[in-house]
Amino acid sequence: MGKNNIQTLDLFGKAINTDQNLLPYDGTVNYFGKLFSQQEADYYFDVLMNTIEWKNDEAFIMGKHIITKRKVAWYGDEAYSYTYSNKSKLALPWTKELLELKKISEAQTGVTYNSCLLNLYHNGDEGMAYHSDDEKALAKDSAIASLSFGAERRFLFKHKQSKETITLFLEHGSLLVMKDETQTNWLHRLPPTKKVNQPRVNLTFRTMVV
Ligand SMILES: O=C(O)CCC(=O)C(=O)O
Ligand SMILES: [Fe+2]
Repeated sequence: MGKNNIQTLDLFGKAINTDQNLLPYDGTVNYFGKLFSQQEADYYFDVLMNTIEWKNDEAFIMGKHIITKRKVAWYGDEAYSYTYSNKSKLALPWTKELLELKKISEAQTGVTYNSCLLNLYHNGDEGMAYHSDDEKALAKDSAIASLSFGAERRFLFKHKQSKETITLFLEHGSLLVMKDETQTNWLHRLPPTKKVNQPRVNLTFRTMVV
């Protein structure tokens, strides 16, 4: 454990080694565990549910206009345009709480971010298919800090060549960081699950090239 790391404890009070790489090769993923008390995490979950301008995600896939059940939002330092699934969105200005969460993520990871993509999964029916966050607009191999609030969900990585998979659970109020060549070599997904009936909010702080 690096001496600048803030020590986090898991559910059983066991120290989490935030330097431990969860990927066996070709990238780096660190799980910081819960950064917040139950009360703080509940507070942020409620604030995000109520203050973020959630919109159903739209996509054009194989000529079809698709509207997802999952909701999304896009915030940033400036009105960056972010294009995915052939649809451009302009970043909204930071809210007070998003700025707080950005600062906390920056302090934990030692990296600064200029934008945040948010996802709202209403229940376990909603998830996200395998993808990498390797769009041209993102700084190559830059760190992505992922904060989760609400229902605990399973998260998977799959190596693009070897197909090896790594699985973990993203807890209420937890931080995960994906960095180095992770997006080049690994896909990730949030699988749907019958076991979860509660909503979850995820924030991914990112660095856009400007
Ligand atoms: O919900 C999550 O934990 C992951 C979201 C994700 O992969 C993304 O927004 O690119
Ligand atoms: Fe992603």
